[in-house]
Order: sequence, then structure tokens, then C-alpha cells
Amino acid sequence: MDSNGVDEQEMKLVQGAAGYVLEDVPHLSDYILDLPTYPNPLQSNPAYSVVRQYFVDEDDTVPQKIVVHKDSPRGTHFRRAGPRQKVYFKPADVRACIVTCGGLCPGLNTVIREIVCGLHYMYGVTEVLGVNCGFSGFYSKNTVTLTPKDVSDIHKRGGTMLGTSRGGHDTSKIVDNIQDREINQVYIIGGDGTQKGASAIYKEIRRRGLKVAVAGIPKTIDNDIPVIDKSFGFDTAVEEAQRAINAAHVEATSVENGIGLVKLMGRYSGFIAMYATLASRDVDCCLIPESPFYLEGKGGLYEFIAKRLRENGHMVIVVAEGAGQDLVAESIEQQDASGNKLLKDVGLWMSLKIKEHFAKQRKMDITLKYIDPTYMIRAIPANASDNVYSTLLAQSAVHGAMAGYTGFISGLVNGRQTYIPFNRITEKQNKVVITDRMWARMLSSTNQPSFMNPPNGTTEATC
Ligand SMILES: Nc1ncnc2c1ncn2[C@@H]1O[C@H](COP(=O)(O)OP(=O)(O)O)[C@@H](O)[C@H]1O
Ligand SMILES: O=P(O)(O)OC[C@H]1O[C@](O)(COP(=O)(O)O)[C@@H](O)[C@@H]1O
Ligand SMILES: [Mg+2]
Repeated sequence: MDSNGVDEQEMKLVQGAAGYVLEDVPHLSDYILDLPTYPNPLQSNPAYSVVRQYFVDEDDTVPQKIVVHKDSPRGTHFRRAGPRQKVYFKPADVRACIVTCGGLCPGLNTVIREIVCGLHYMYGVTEVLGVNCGFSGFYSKNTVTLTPKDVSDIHKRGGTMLGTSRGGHDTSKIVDNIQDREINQVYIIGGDGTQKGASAIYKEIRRRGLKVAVAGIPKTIDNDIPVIDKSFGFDTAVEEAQRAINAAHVEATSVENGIGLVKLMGRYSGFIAMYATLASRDVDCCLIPESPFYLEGKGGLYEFIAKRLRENGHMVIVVAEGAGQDLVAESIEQQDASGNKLLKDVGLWMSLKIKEHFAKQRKMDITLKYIDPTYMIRAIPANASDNVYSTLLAQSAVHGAMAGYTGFISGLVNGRQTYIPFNRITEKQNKVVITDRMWARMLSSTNQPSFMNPPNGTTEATC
């Protein structure tokens, strides 16, 4: 550990001129000496051999910050993903496994499919195992064999063919199992919680000195993983959310003083709600965990609703599930098996409060319809662009593991595929920055109140 309590194993920094920093990922050769290398089988693959400079140069890196000034330091870079000239595994010796953990997300099956097919068709690896039902499946379930035939059309289905779970992460039991089954490549698909688990597995594997590559593929429908441009499945979820918003709009415009209220996913981050609002243009107010709001008084939600109804005769409100949690009165805080806060139903609460308020006021008769498409937006197959994105992430993970990298996730940074060390994506969550331009664009599209000045005594929701 260094003086900041950061594990040195996870920090592989390379400094260069003009403030250049490479936050590199670990490699099996960092802790196992004299590992043999082999020519990359892609050299003789007819599909790839025609590509000029198909192999990624060892020195290629991708900057995290692309907007720079003349004299500003070049800043953090990540290793560029892709196939290397030499690989650290003989294809016939590879025994890979894939596991999916946490909540569902469109594209999970595509990632599974493309790891299996990538290993098989690009590298000639035939032994790929599926671990059922998340981390606990390592020690409580039998594995399944995965061949290209088994996964050929799974990308057309939502969910994960392997099953998933929360909780149940037991590092030593999992690594014992990896050792017992003679697995030497582990592909772990999941969100922030999962990648913390993946990081613990990598550290234990390294401590035991095993030649096992651990590769993560970040999954999060909430888009709450930092560093990467966005997570796979996010676009699909935003697209599906349009259907709920459209329905809310139709319901609201079909009656006098109609209100359509839609609750969307977003535990700590309101990206789905913000993008769905921006895409739709039918939304009058978008509430997210990062932006506190209040109901009563000047500048509050009730006042805004009354104003919009007077102006337009209808309105649509989108609320992210993590918004306004402090307003929803309930004393006991509960957690799920992974330790995530269990949320109170802000949508249901808001619909009751709004109805109650206007009934009490007796100035305006409203009709409110509450639509909760929560699970519908994540239990669907990935759209075309998420399918391509998931494919690239999976293939990058395969190239990285074959090249001997470990303790990394494959992620898109500024439009380029990269390898990012685990600690960079688990140390904090990606959130909507309400002082950034995107939130300003959203505010200007709805023209909703900023909720910046709650009257004294008003409870403000903070998250
Ligand atoms: N800090 C942690 N260390 C090790 N494993 C963790 C940690 N947090 C979560 N996990 C494990 O990761 C898996 C998924 O976590 P969860 O938070 O439910 O979903 P997600 O990965 O999508 O955020 C669970 O099996 C959980 O036990
Ligand atoms: O699957 P569950 O346990 O019902 O949890 C629902 C939660 O899952 C999420 O989709 C996020 O899941 P992850 O943390 O697994 O990515 C949230 O938006 C939502 O709050
Ligand atoms: Mg999570």
C-alpha cells in the first residue's frame, strides 16, 4: 500500500514528456517470469490478414481528455485495445470461462456470444465454460460448455443465457474453483459491484501466482461506470423508454389537465431519464438523483405543474428511480444481497402526492396516469448499435486476455477501444454533472424550474 492507501499492485503508471501519464493494466509477465509467447494465430486468418497494420502497436495509447489547451499537460492515457503480434497462451491450452453478475442489461447475450465466437474463430480456442447465476455459480453450480453453435442466436434474446445474481461473492471459494477447473481466462461481465469482485479475484489469482487472465466487460444500464464513453445497452434502454414516454404523452393529451408520470431506472445516476427526456421532447420535467427538488412553495414542483397545465392543458414528468429518495418518508433503509440501497418507489409516492395536492386545492381537476416501465427497458435484446458495440467490447477483451493482459476491463474511451485498470472504474460512480452542458440542454428543452431555492422549511431531496 502507498501512503494514500492505494494498492500498488493496481497502479502501473508510466510517465512521459509533457505531462503524459499511461495508467497501464497489469500483465501476467509482471508476476510470472519467463512466460513463453506464441505468434498470434490471426496472422494467418484470411479475414484479418488483409488488414494493413492489423496488430496494435505496443506504444499505442488513448487519451482520456481530448479537449486540451496549448500548454496543458497531456494527462492520463489508457492502453489501446486490440490484437497483439504475440500471444501468451497456446490456443489449445486455453480453458476460458464467462460469468454475468448484477442486474440485466440489453447486450449481455451479445457479449457472451462474441467472447465464445471470438475465442473460437479468431484464436482457435475450443474450451469455453459458462458459469451459471453469477459469482456464486462458481462454487454452487455446474458449468455449461459454450460452443459457437450454442450461442449462435442468443443476441436476439434479452437477459443473459447464463443467469445472473446479486451477492454471493466469495473470493477464495471462487479462485479455488478456478484453480480446480484449470481455468486460465476468466471473463466477468457486470457493473461496478461486479468489477470490484473481479478485482478481488484478480488480486487473489496474482497472490497465488497463477497464470490466469482476468478480463472485465463493464455492464450497467444506468451508465454509472466512470471513464468509459457509455455502457452497452444504454442506447437500447433510452430507446425503449421512448415508448413509455409516448404512452404517457398520449394519455396526458387525451384528457383535460392530464399528467403522465413515467419512472425510469437510475439508482444513483439519472442518465437514462436525462437522455430519454432529451430524445423525446414531450417531457415537461425530468427529475434525477443528482438534482434535488422540492414539491411545495415558490419554485416547487406543484407550482410548476399548475403553470404547465394552465399553459398547455397537459404535462409529462419523467422521474429517475433514485430521485427524491429523501422526500419519500420511510424509516428503515434496506439493502439488496450485493449491499446496494433498496429504493423506495418515488413514482408511486409522487403520483399520490400530486393527486392529493390538487384534490386538496380544489382549483384544478387533474387526471394522472403513472407508468412504470422499469424492467421493460432492460429486459429486451440490444438494438443494432448496441449489438455492434457489445461485439467490439467482447473482442477487445479476448484480444487482451490472449495477449496476457489481466486485471483490466475493456472500455470505449473517446471512441477508441481501450484496456482500463479495475481501480479506475471502481473508485467512483459516473453521475450527471448538473453544472455541465448536457444538463443545461435538458433544462432548456423542458424549461423546468432549477429547484435551486427551496423556501425555508421545505424538505429538499438530496442524494
Ligand atoms: N465490494 C465488492 N467486493 C466484491 N464483490 C462485490 C462487491 N460489490 C458487489 N460485489 C459482487 O458483485 C456482484 C454484482 O454486484 P451488484 O452491485 O449487484 O451489481 P453490478 O455489478 O451490476 O453493480 C454480486 O455478486 C456482488 O456480491
Ligand atoms: O435487479 P434488481 O435487484 O431489481 O435491481 C434493480 C436495479 O438494477 C439497476 O438496473 C442497476 O443494476 P446494476 O447495479 O446491476 O447495474 C438499477 O437501475 C435498479 O435500481
Ligand atoms: Mg451497480
